[in-house]
Amino acid sequence: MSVAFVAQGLRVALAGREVLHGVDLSLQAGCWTAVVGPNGAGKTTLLRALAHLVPYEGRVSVLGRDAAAWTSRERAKALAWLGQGQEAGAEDLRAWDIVLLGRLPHRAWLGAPNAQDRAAVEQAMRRTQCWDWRARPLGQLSGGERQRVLLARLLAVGAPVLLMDEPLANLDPPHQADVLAIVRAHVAGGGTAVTVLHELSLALRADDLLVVDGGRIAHHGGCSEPDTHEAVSRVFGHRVKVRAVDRHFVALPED
Ligand SMILES: Nc1ncnc2c1ncn2[C@@H]1O[C@H](COP(=O)(O)OP(=O)(O)OP(=O)(O)O)[C@@H](O)[C@H]1O
Repeated sequence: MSVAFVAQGLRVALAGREVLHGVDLSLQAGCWTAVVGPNGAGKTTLLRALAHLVPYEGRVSVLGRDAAAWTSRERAKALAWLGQGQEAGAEDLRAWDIVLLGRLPHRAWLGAPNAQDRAAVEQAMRRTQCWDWRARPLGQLSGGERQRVLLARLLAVGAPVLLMDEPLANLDPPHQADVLAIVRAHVAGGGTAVTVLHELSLALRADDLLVVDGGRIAHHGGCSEPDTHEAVSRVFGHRVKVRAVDRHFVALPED
């Protein structure tokens, strides 16, 4: 199996303080990796470094090529990004226009969207069930409705790699399940997904878990592995226990 990301000695400092301390990792392509860990562990920073959105020291390679060798357009076509921000400043843009931004890496400078762009936007909006409010401004949508528009923007890119920071934020349980199914289908089709997830029971639906603690990788292993469950429990101070329930694993807080 090929490798989507390799990081060697990855260090990131924010506001003069090092928050990732020499991370080494290798994430398989065609695999869904969920990133979990305590608040402030460095999950978002790690995802941003993999997406080349934050300066770092060390080496990162993406799909077999040094990240520094990619042009920004190449990177934007290959890595679709969903951040935690709710797109402040885009309040007046229609949902449709927001999703069309996902097509920017494919379009000529100032070129009008072509039929392929429009079809990709419609397909993505139908998949996250936000097509019906395509004409509404982002600023008039609820938190969950906004999130579905931003997820559609991510899908409209048509990228082989999805990098998603809290993709389930603000979504009700049925829409959370829909997004997990979209991620699963992406991976089944040969794509790669890396998702930061706070909801551990949903993170355990991924293939692999990357457990981050204190700016380091505490563990990287399969979601059904006992070692992985133990690592999850350990980084949360043994205040979380992973149990098998029906065909899934669930992680519940302990008193
Ligand atoms: N813009 C910033 N400037 C300075 N320090 C920052 C900045 N953003 C994050 N940090 C710090 O970097 C560390 C890692 O933050 P990060 O957001 O990556 O953690 P996280 O694991 O995603 O946390 P959470 O679970 O709370 O979302 C934290 O100590 C945080 O306080």
